[in-house]
Amino acid sequence: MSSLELRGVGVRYGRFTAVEGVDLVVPDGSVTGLVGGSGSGKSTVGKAVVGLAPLTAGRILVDGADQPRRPGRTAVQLVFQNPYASLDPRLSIGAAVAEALPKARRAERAAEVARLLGLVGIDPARAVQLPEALSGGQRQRVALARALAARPGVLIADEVTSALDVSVQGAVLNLLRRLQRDLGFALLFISHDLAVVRYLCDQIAVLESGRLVECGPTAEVMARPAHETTRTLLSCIPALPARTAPEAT
Ligand SMILES: Nc1ncnc2c1ncn2[C@@H]1O[C@H](COP(=O)(O)OP(=O)(O)OP(=O)(O)O)[C@@H](O)[C@H]1O
Repeated sequence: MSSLELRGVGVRYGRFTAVEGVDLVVPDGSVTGLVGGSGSGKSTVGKAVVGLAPLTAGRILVDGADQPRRPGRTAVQLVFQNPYASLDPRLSIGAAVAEALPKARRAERAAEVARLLGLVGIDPARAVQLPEALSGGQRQRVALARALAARPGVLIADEVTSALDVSVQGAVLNLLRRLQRDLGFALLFISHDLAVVRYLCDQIAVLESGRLVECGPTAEVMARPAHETTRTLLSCIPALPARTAPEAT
């Protein structure tokens, strides 16, 4: 599929520098966890990649080519934290997914919508329903289906389970992991939760005050964290569980 590369990425909001000098590669078909404390710039990095935050320095490349600087149907798709906000309440879930399909596929729209809903574990017969008829976890599945409609080579998942009930978080994470493995997209998984990142990611990158302070293979970073910020984040995991799935429902 695709690789994502950030070279010297910087984002400023007016005079405030939110992100500075970030170099990061998410290799083809792999999962990178981007972690850091609140306000460290995680979401800003994700938004900069899809053109929703101003790239004031550096380059963003997908498969070695510069990304177009406008949001939309690009090779990179972003799924946000809050499925309540990311779906239009007036649009049926089928229409929401159809809207995200590339133009060339419009003729087969209904079949493709049904396929995508099935892929994320939503009964295609529910395509006519409004988001309000769905639970938070189901809405997040629809948001995923919408992102996958564009057949992205790279997916950015920004705290995709944080707004969900704990009881469904594991199921959504398992779904994301299965989709990543089956479809092979590169995944930048943004989270403040190292326990979850450990379960899902091949590589971990740690942000602090907009700068990348550590990056390496998950097992290495977990076993021998080199930076104080990483150690602090690790200390927030109550008791490090074995590398097993968070509880799935
Ligand atoms: N549109 C904006 N205008 C001005 N400052 C912003 C804007 N968006 C984010 N910031 C600031 O940039 C910094 C990084 O924010 P960001 O949301 O990227 O952090 P984060 O690591 O994702 O935090 P959290 O985990 O709390 O979501 C913060 O200080 C935030 O206040």
